[in-house]
Amino acid sequence: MENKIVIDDIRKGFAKGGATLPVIDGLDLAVGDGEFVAIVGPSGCGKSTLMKIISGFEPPDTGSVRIDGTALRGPGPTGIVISQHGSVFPWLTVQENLMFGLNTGGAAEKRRLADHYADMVGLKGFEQAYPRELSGGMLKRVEIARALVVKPQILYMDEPFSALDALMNLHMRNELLRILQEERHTVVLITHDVEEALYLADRIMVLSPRPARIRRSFTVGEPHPRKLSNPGLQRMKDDILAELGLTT
Ligand SMILES: Nc1ncnc2c1ncn2[C@@H]1O[C@H](COP(=O)(O)OP(=O)(O)OP(=O)(O)O)[C@@H](O)[C@H]1O
Repeated sequence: MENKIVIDDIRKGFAKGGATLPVIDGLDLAVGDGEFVAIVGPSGCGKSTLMKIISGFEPPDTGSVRIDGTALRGPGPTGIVISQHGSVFPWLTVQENLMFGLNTGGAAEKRRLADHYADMVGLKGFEQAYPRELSGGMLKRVEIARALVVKPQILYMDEPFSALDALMNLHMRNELLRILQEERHTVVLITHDVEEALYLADRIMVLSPRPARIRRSFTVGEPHPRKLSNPGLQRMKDDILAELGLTT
């Protein structure tokens, strides 16, 4: 597998009260093309900062991020961020939200693409609805469709489902896997939910407390659909929790 993302020895600190708060301390990571990598770590360890750096929204102090071998200099068209906060425009319909990021093609082609992706995430019939008419789970699907419609090569997901209730969270995991089967993207997922990582990812990176470094990497060999009750996954969960200092 070719490397899609290569992170080389990045460091990042923030000024705090005349000193520097070190947040990322020499972190290396390579993500293969089409690979799904989850990053878990203790609260406040620097996960979101890492995501901002990988997606080009924040520069590292030192070190580099390369996408397909080219140094990342800012957010580019190759990757799209899906965050817990959401970025759906409330004044646009579902269809208009999906058409918003499309810069090429005529209006009819944009509508066709928007409706195709609305259908793919299970929103057929809601193309003309406004966000206020949708449930939290449906909004999250609009979010995902809005990211997919521009055909990004990389999906950066920062706690994408954490604002949803537990049932919808489980449902969206399956939706995401289904979509990824149809359109293979490289995915970097940040989550505090170890089970979510075990259910979805090919590889799980466990970060240390701040300043973040990679503490350990786990390869999840299980094929999809996975059962979290699987003894191998249970053992891996225990090992990950132990790395996070949480023993059960
Ligand atoms: N722009 C900023 N300016 C100053 N400090 C910042 C900035 N962004 C993050 N920090 C600090 O960096 C540290 C790591 O924050 P970050 O949001 O990356 O952690 P996190 O692991 O995503 O946290 P959580 O799990 O709670 O979401 C925190 O101490 C935070 O206060």
